[in-house]
Amino acid sequence: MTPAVHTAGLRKTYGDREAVGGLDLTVPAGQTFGFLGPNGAGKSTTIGMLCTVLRPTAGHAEVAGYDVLHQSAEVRRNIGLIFQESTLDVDLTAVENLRFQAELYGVPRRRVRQAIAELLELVGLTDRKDSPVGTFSGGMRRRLEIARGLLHTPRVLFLDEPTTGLDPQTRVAIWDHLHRMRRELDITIFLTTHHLEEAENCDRIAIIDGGELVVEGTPAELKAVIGADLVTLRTGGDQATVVRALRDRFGLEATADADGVRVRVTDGASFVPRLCGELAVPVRSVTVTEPSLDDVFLHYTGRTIREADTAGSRG
Ligand SMILES: Nc1ncnc2c1ncn2[C@@H]1O[C@H](COP(=O)(O)OP(=O)(O)OP(=O)(O)O)[C@@H](O)[C@H]1O
Repeated sequence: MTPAVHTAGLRKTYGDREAVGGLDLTVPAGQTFGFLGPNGAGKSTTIGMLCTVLRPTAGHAEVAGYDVLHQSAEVRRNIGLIFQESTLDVDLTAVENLRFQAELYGVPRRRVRQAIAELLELVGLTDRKDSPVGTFSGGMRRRLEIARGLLHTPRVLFLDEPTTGLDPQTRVAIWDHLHRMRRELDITIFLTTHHLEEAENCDRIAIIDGGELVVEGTPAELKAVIGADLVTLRTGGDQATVVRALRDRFGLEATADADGVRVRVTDGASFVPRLCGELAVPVRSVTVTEPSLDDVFLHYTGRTIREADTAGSRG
């Protein structure tokens, strides 16, 4: 089957700044694929090249089997694109926004009415279809944009940071719609995000940092590389004593800070009772956390995604 996206050595430089540095990526059709990376990692630049908005400096990219440089019209016909910033007309109603888009993309007239009705249903906006978009919440606008991006039945839908600026509850609602869309339509979703929880929703993830692909796989595969749970322990005794006990009795290197003593072990649940039995100090609380995508990011880049976001990936 033709992959939804295939790139080889895809590069984009701005002067001597390399925004994307030789990306080799294959995204199978029919998946939800997440491009995870901190601010400035090169996510939007990659989407821009795949959507034929930006011209690559070097390399090759195909979307839905079409070359982004030499078959850009075919690429555009086969993709939907939802930008970080809303491009809806707030003075028009939901239906009017969709009709305008249908016109723009030359959706056959006989299909428009039914397509609009189905998509409004899919994103749960049927009852607000005749309200001006200016009266919509952020989440409703995003849902309408998703419907609009699907109007010309694209094979690949690109979403640049689909839930940025939305509250956690609305984020969950948007994801419900994206999952439903993936189930009901024959489509690939390619999204960028710097939210780890969002990346967990994807079938596959590629981590990108400083314009380079760091690692790629399913969330479970990536987390399996860490292979150990994090045990955080608060005791009534001296932390240094606990760190020493972990080293002497279990051969484990622990760290201590204001949140407690932390140590990584392969099976946290069975380790905790043994640990508590060995410690001479009273244990106040123990938490066991399974590996997260943040741990994966830290493992490969040496910093958390939050630190990378704050520092700026490429300065
Ligand atoms: N038009 C431009 N001119 C110069 N540098 C640019 C331009 N567009 C992007 N860059 C630089 O390229 C790098 C990658 O930017 P890009 O917007 O692709 O990152 P991103 O991962 O999408 O980040 P964000 O989530 O903040 O949008 C950054 O260092 C950015 O400053």
